[in-house]
Parts: sequence; structure tokens; C-alpha cells
Amino acid sequence: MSDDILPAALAQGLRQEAQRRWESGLFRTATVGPTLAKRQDTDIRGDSICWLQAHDVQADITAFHDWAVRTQGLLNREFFIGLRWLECHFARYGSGAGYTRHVDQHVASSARKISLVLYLNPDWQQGDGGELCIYHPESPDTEQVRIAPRMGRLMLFRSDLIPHAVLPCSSARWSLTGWFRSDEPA
Ligand SMILES: O=C(O)CCC(=O)C(=O)O
Ligand SMILES: [Fe+2]
Repeated sequence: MSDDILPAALAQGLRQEAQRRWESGLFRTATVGPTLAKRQDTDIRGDSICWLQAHDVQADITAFHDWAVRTQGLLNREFFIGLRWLECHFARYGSGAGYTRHVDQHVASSARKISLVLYLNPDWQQGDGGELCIYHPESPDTEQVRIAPRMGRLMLFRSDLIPHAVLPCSSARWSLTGWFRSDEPA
């Protein structure tokens, strides 16, 4: 976890861009499951998402992609994990929405290696809910830590190992979520 790995102005720009896309109707209700078995289930997952594209030309998204490429290089040098690209989307959880406990790597594919979440909530306050709840990898009923979705905070964790959930929030909760992958870029 880091609160200042990304420039504050970049996080603010990404929040504005997420909001602009939301107001333009570019978000869709998120699905669960791998590509071939996708389904909508708002009891499991209540967010709406807007995927980012590698060729996106918006300045903050380009800057974020550049940062992600550098970070991917650092992770590969440090851990030899063969990351090749980052798939990512903006996410917005409306009031009352959350995401029940899950692991990000799909059973059918091990391509998702490292999960990334950047929180984009400048006004988040204690009591607003929406914390990321991390559980013990070997004992998933044991809660380990709750992370408040504060502006600019960035989480990286293993997509294959770490059970986690988003607790219901009481006001809109914005983030940029992604996965560093080891397969061929889409
Ligand atoms: O927003 C978060 O804190 C986590 C989101 C998440 O777990 C996911 O999209 O897979
Ligand atoms: Fe997740």
C-alpha cells in the first residue's frame, strides 16, 4: 500500500476523467466470472465500470499507463514474474454497493498476476464504508486489515492468493482497478 506513489495531480485528473465518462454514460454494470461465462450479479458485485484502452489519448490516462509500464518493469526485475500488460477500468460503486469476498485470478486462467487498485475519493470520511477488506490467504474467514479508499491510495497484491472484499459504501466510491497480466496483450 502507498499513499503517495502517484502524483496527487494525476490522481485528481483521473478522478475528473472517470467522472466525465460516468456523466457521458460510458460506464456499464460490472459482471462476474471469466470472459466465456460472464454474468451480472449485483448481490456479489455492485459496481459499474468503464474499461481503459491502451491507445487512449487522454493525458492523465496516458500518464497513468506510462507509470504502469515503469512499475511493471520494476516488479519484473524484483520478482521475475513476467508481467506483460495492465488491463484496467474505472469503477464506481453507488451507495449501498460492495463486492463480496473473492480472489481475482480466474480458475480457468492464471494470466492475472498482480491486482492494482487506486482510490479516487477526495471526500472520503470515516463512516462512509467502502473499505477494502483483506483476508488471510490460508484462512479466508480471518480478516487481516481494512483499507479506507482514500484519494491517491494505491494497493498492489497477488491476484492468485489474496481473498478480499469491498464493504458496502454509503456514498459513491470511485477507483481505478487493474490487473498486471502475463499473457499476450489484448
Ligand atoms: O475496489 C476495491 O477496493 C477492490 C475491487 C475488486 O476487488 C475488484 O474489482 O476485483
Ligand atoms: Fe478483486
